[in-house]
Amino acid sequence: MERYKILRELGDGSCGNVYKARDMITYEIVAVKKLKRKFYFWEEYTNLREIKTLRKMNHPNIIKLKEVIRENNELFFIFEYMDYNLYQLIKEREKPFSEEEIRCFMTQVLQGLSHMHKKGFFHRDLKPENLLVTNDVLKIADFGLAREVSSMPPYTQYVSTRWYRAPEVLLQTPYYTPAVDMWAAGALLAELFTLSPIFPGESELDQLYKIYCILGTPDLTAFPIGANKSRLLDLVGHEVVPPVKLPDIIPNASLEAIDLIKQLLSWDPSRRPDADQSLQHPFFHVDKRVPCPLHDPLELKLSCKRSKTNLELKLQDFGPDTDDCFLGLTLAVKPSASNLDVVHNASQGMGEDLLLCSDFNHHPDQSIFWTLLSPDQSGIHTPAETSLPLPFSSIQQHQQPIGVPQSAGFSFQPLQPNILTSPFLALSSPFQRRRCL
Ligand SMILES: Nc1ncnc2c1ncn2[C@@H]1O[C@H](COP(=O)(O)OP(=O)(O)OP(=O)(O)O)[C@@H](O)[C@H]1O
Repeated sequence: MERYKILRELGDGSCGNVYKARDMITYEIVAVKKLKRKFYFWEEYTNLREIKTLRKMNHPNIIKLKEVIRENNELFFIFEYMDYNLYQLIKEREKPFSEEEIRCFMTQVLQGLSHMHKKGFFHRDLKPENLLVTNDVLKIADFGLAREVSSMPPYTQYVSTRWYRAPEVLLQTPYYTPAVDMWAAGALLAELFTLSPIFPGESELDQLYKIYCILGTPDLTAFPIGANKSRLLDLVGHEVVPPVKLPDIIPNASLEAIDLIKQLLSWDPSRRPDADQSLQHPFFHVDKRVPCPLHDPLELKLSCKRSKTNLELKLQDFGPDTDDCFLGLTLAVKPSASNLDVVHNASQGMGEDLLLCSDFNHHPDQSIFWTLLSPDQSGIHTPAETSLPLPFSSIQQHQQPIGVPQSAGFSFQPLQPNILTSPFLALSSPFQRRRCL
């Protein structure tokens, strides 16, 4: 261990103390976890869950175990170092995270979970303290309780920190599944909005009660695990309690976020989406949404097929005035798309949709958010002769009312009053205002 110079303690967990240290050979900063118990035999630690699990994991959202050292019957794990855990970030936070930040955290949690579950493991102790963050990167850590999916139940009851514990674990079912991690992800998603735990139970029973107060009486026919559980029946009795309205307790969450939280926090584990399904949820696909009423999706598809809209981007000519640089782009749409519903799939392989709102010229003030593919992504190329920088990046967010999807975007405004009478749509953005020097 003389290779590692301990700098300071980072955490004192139930299994070990974690230290920040410097690798004196590479000068890299690492985290050293010194396990509290002693290890006298080789097999004792090769069988450790944390080692068995992490050895099989190789994913950017799962903490990397670099080395295991046994010295004087003591065991040290050498991990890549991360600056914070999510609990610290939540605790120190003075204003709520933006939905974009939450999306960024949750995407990584779910990608890590997806990898782990596919590799045949579930974590069982997902909580903010075990999610480590450096800059924008999040990694799942602490696999001390991880379990192989294929391992044989019954599983131990005392699993996972209470606040993030799934009802089937609280109900002491021996047959829980990776869906326990999805429950924890739902509790985490809610907490990222409110900055406090959604179910802060003070005992196991109180934990179940707190869940019951928010989710209401479970439908026992749809929740067979709970049906024969006297613990739950004792708690819920015969009175049917309706669920609270989640937007009332998570007012800063969009409708999409609320829906995902609801799904993840299903009493019935089989109704929770898995990590991949969660990543497909509209909460993670803001760019594809348009905050104005659209027609039936089927109709959209059909209208898309009917009129093959041709979309091209042109750069306008600019005068000598610096303000002429303000407006960068004009969308030219063929008259066949007079009733603009959908411009689908500017680039087939991209999987991106460009959605335009019909009748937008009847609502000239309405902001329409949409994705603008960069020219090389979309296959749409700017004329080679232009020297105007295309300000695709650094687009500010409008302040969004709750429930309205956020998206990096542009607002539609008529470039010239008459331009809308021609089949041209002007795409402008005050964010694009640049000085031409
Ligand atoms: N790789 C790392 N980089 C930076 N800090 C870390 C790292 N690993 C762990 N920590 C810090 O140490 C704390 C405890 O680590 P860990 O959860 O692995 O230990 P534990 O003994 O298993 O804890 P628990 O009581 O939660 O089971 C974490 O919450 C985190 O703050």
